Amino acid sequence: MVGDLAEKTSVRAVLEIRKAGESEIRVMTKSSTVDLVTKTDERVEKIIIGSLIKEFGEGTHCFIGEESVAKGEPCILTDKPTWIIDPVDGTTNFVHGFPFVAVSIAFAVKKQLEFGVVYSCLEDKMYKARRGKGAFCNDEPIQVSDVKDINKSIIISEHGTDRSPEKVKKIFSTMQKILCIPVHGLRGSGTAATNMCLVATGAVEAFFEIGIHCWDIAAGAVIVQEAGGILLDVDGGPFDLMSRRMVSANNDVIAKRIIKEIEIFPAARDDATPEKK
Ligand SMILES: O=P(O)(O)O[C@H]1[C@H](O)[C@@H](O)[C@H](O)[C@H](O)[C@@H]1O
Ligand SMILES: [Mg+2]
Repeated sequence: MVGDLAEKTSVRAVLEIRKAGESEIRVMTKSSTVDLVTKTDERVEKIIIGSLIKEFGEGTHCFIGEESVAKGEPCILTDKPTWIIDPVDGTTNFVHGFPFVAVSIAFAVKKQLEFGVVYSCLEDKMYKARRGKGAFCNDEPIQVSDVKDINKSIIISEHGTDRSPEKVKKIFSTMQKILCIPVHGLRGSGTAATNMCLVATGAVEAFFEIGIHCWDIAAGAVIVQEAGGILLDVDGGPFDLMSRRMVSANNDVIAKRIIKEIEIFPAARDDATPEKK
């Protein structure tokens, strides 16, 4: 029921994004001049939350949505049934017409992710997974790759929207070290949700990033795990959805090899009190 609804809602969101992409896009900024947002991000989030509230009634479920949080709503994951939403993951891509843009909707109960749907709008691929029930792309089962040799892997990372020189230096130093292991290649689609689905389908072996938010990765987290992959913190500890750091990989051999090279830099937790952000 929850899954069907998430799927139905994601289809509505995708139609809206595709339609908006045909006319002129007015671009605004959030935390920095490269952290872009559009009216479509805001409208699509309202559509998603509105249709879920219509179904479940006001006050029964909680919502963590990228654009609501940007406008000051709390970003705290409690035990209550909670929807975690990125209406347009890959806003920069959307603005530029770079063809990877996804809607990401996840559902958690008691802080446990139960269901995730990532709809890659322009590729027309709907990825979905329910805890314990496998992962699918357009209803076909998907599975991570079985590569264990890092020298035969493709790794994805992103550089995010925080361009302070010391962070960018660490990001590129990490990428340089991984590239020179050597791996077959380094990639990045510009959307964390899509990157995680690429891990889930076996197109790449891993995706890691520091600075992502819970709404970028919540749905992808269910999809990667249900496709047989793993999630870890960038220091090798357990994955923490609110920590803004994550390694998703096909297996722990690949994950741990990458973790050896990651230069960690601080990123304020999603659920940090405002004065700590
Ligand atoms: O802000 P949106 O929803 O487009 O998402 C983000 C991406 O998902 C990141 O991987 C990516 O690194 C960027 O931070 C990007 O902002
Ligand atoms: Mg996002």
